[in-house]
Amino acid sequence: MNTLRVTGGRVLRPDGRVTESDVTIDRDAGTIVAVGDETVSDAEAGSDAEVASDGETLDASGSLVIPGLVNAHTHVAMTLLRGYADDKPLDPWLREDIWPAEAELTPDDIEAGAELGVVEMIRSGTTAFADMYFAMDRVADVVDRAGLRARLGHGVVTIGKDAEGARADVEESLAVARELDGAGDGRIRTAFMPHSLTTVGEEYLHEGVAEAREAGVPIHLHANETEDEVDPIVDERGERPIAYAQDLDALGPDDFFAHGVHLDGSEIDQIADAGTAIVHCPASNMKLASGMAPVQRLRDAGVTVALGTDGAASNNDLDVFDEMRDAAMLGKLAADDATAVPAEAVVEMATAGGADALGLPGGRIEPGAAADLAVVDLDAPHLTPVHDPVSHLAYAAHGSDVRHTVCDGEVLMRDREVLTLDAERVQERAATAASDLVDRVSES
Ligand SMILES: N[C@@H](CCSC[C@H]1O[C@@H](n2cnc3c(=O)[nH]cnc32)[C@H](O)[C@@H]1O)C(=O)O
Ligand SMILES: [Zn+2]
Repeated sequence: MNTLRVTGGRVLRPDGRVTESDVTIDRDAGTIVAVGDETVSDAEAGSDAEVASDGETLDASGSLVIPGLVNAHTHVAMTLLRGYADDKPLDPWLREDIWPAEAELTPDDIEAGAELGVVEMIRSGTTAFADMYFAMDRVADVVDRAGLRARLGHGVVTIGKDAEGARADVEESLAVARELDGAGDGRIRTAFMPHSLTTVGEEYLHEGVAEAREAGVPIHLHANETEDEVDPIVDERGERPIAYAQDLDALGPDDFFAHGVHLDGSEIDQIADAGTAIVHCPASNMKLASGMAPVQRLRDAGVTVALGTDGAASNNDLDVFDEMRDAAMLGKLAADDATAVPAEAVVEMATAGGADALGLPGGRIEPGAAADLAVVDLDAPHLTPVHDPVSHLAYAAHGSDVRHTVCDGEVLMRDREVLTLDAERVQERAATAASDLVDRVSES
């Protein structure tokens, strides 16, 4: 067996225990074959885990081995717009700043921004993400080269477009969902991604959702993000957005909605009954003053809750460690209860919750699971002493504490050096693309 061993560390197990164990990975299969003495049955492994000693090793001494983090909602190429427009609410921010800038983006820019974003993700221990954007063939190519997993989709907006333009956008999203599914040796999966229930017209939602169901791809959209997005639906239709989504057949067990900030009790029940996942984006919700999602109530109702950074223009980074801390803090404020959304809950949301929401492998370190993991260096002043490593993940660690990142059995970063992309070149290319973009926007 072509093995990779992660040795000498403490390992965060799916039940929340932390054990001193080595993790043995079958690199060809991209799976974990042993955690300490626990192994997959010989039948499943196909050979003996002892062969392991000849393979490559990653040192995890003084470190915590965790499942690779999952960023379940982002617009990765928006790294180019990091810090471009801040301190505004969602609607004017999109209309006055972001959409005019995005109108000038070329496929090369999107590739440059996506490269920058995936470097940032690998460096901060993220191994899987969901992306809604455009020029998705370029994003898929970057994901393939970077070695990550992703669920990708073309974001559809039909407001402000004529019928032909609107239909073409829906068709593009369906084409991306059909054609890119299974790319990157199966690490890339897809979804149909209407931007939201207010930015896509009803007839286009109907058509697109029906086609997505036919194609067997899930649906991802922004839902109940701001009150401005809920009110028009209630006014026009006399029903709340989640009921509208259900009427559209867009509320299924494989679907995952970003935000879910303004949800009433009946909507939480509908989401729980449907088995749809919610991707909580606390930093974006705070920055755009969208509101506080009812995360504890969603979890109490049995909803799968994941975490997302949203784009780097509303965050302003792609560090899921920050998202864990923000989710724990904001969840307590929202519930008016310091025991709400505890450390172990946000760690679960950033790992298994994310993988389950996206329907991707990973999120758990156990024999038989996908070999997606991050090794977090605990030997730092801000992480001393270690009373409880799970507390540190939620409240004290940063993405920059990650030493090694592994996805699908491949080492993507070793000793803080990204191996799959040339990080320096990526950073230079993105900085140039961003400044050229801003020049074009100011001339337009
Ligand atoms: N095909 C569409 C593009 C949609 S991609 C997804 C969109 O989501 C936007 N976006 C980023 N963050 C948020 C958010 O928090 N809420 C809603 N939209 C966002 C992003 O800027 C991008 O325009 C078009 O022709 O305009
Ligand atoms: Zn978004």
